[in-house]
Amino acid sequence: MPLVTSTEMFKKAYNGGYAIGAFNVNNMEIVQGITEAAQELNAPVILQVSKGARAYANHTYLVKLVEAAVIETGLPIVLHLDHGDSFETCKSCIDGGFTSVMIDASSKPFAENIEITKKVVEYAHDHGVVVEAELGALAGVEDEVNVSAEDSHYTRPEEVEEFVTKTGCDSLAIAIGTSHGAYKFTAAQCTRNEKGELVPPPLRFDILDEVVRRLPGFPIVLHGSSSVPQEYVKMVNQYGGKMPDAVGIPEEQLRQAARGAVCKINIDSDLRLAMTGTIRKFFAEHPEKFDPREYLKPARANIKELVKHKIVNVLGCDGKA
Ligand SMILES: O=C(CO)COP(=O)(O)O
Ligand SMILES: O=C[C@H](O)COP(=O)(O)O
Ligand SMILES: [Zn+2]
Ligand SMILES: [Zn+2]
Repeated sequence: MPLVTSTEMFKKAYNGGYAIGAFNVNNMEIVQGITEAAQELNAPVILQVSKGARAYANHTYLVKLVEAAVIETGLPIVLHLDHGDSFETCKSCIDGGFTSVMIDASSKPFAENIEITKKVVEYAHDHGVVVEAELGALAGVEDEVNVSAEDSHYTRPEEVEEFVTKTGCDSLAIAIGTSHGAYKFTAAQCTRNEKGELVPPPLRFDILDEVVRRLPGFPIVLHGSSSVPQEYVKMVNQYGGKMPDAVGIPEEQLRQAARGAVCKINIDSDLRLAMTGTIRKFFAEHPEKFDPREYLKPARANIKELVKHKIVNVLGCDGKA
């Protein structure tokens, strides 16, 4: 099976009450960890590449790694541009073998967001590629866009019909309280549970419900959906790292979103944490070792375990490939 678009995946996910995981890839071990997990659980998967990933690993290397995963796993895999910042970046990925692109003009005024998204959609659709767009800004660091907590705003449901109709986009990322990175909330925004762990404010399901009422059947995307597993935060901190008060989105809330209209859930930070925690531990326990294969192997294995956990417990897409 060649690379696919997300059209059929989203239709089945919407009707089946589950979501597809969209995992960021930057090197071979990450691609392998994710896709081996998906293969074992027969799950459809989206591999996404950011502008930063293309700058780090090179477009061709990433495309070829993902194509290798398609051959090795036989799974339906979407190759998606994450947070495309311009028509030119999107065009370069469309021309270069991606099956899906995101144009993120969410920081621009509404009319300008429509204009640039529409231009990307026209080019993409002419080339058999699908487009994710975004309305509302997430707090935290996005590619090239720094959205401060004060500036961040939830998606305004009253804008979504006009936006989708005028742009022709295939899916829509919305802001309902998720954000990028490992520090999604300040301690001041959270409460604490009996174990003393930070508990973030709940996602705004009321906004999601209103979006769905206005766009019945339309696939919704959640960015910034890492849960920041405390197991790995502790591992990082125990072995020389410093990540105080890192906190993410509780998995039950993501599962709830996946049961409804949310068809794509973006996860990157959790993979980074699993990889970094594992390698830090390895280095601390084996200071004499210096063969990269020896520390990348357990890192890859833990990415695989993490992705399997997400597929079963958060996304619910096991057996759906
Ligand atoms: O949204 C993301 C990529 O687009 C990743 O979000 P996290 O930082 O929560 O993993
Ligand atoms: O949304 C951001 C993703 O986590 C990608 O991050 P990056 O731009 O550092 O590759
Ligand atoms: Zn954005
Ligand atoms: Zn994102």
